[in-house]
Amino acid sequence: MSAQANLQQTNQPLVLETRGLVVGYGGRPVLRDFNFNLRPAEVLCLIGHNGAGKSTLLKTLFGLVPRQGGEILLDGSQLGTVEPRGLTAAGVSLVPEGRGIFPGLTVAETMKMGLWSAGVPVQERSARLDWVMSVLPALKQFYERRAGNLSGGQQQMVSIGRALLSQPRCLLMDEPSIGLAPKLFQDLLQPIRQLQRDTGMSILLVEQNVKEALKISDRVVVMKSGAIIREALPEELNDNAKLMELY
Ligand SMILES: Nc1ncnc2c1ncn2[C@@H]1O[C@H](COP(=O)(O)OP(=O)(O)OP(=O)(O)O)[C@@H](O)[C@H]1O
Repeated sequence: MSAQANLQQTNQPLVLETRGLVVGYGGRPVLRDFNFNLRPAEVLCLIGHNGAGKSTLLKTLFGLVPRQGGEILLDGSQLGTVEPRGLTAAGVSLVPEGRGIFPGLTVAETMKMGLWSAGVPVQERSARLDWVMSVLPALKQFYERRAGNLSGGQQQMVSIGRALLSQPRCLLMDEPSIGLAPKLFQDLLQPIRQLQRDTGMSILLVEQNVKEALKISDRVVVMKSGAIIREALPEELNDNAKLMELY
């Protein structure tokens, strides 16, 4: 398939879509008339300047920031109320900015809480944990340690593992590379890329570390000042000069 064909819409329903989305803080809009989509079984990388609105989009899609206007569609159907619990139940999960872990809890306690908050039925919890461990086996090495005593990479693994507890078909990730060396980031994300390929999960990856993120992406969307300024295939942006034009 040609690069161009890859960027064209298929007939499959979009996993997530925004139409005319308006989001802001204190009356100041950050996203205005924002139209965006995430397709089935793709890793979409969202890049752009600081303050472009990438995290705001992710948080809005997961119901952590309210929208002021426009529509959010999941599998082609408009969402009325957008809130984390409903989205988790519908198969969407978030790896939040800054990892969002509680330093005083052990990994085991974090996972126990995650199973509860993801609404996993009691009789399925043990198998679900086993499944997460099969995706991220290294978790076992520090399972009884307090999250606050773990390295950045280990903490990020806990955050990703927790997001997987609901067995999402759509994973939203907010800057998972922060504080990690490139190799560590790849070591962490490669199992997730493998899972994505095996299951057809969709991933929306917000990243500042463009070079590393492009390695595991299928499509790239570039944002500037609350708007999309470019859509491309990763290989089209591999050239540093091309990337610099966008920044
Ligand atoms: N809670 C908030 N209250 C007020 N303004 C906010 C809030 N969160 C973000 N903003 C503002 O909204 C704009 C978009 O921020 P956002 O964090 O979405 O950008 P970003 O592209 O994710 O940037 P970064 O890569 O730095 O996280 C910025 O001007 C930011 O200052």
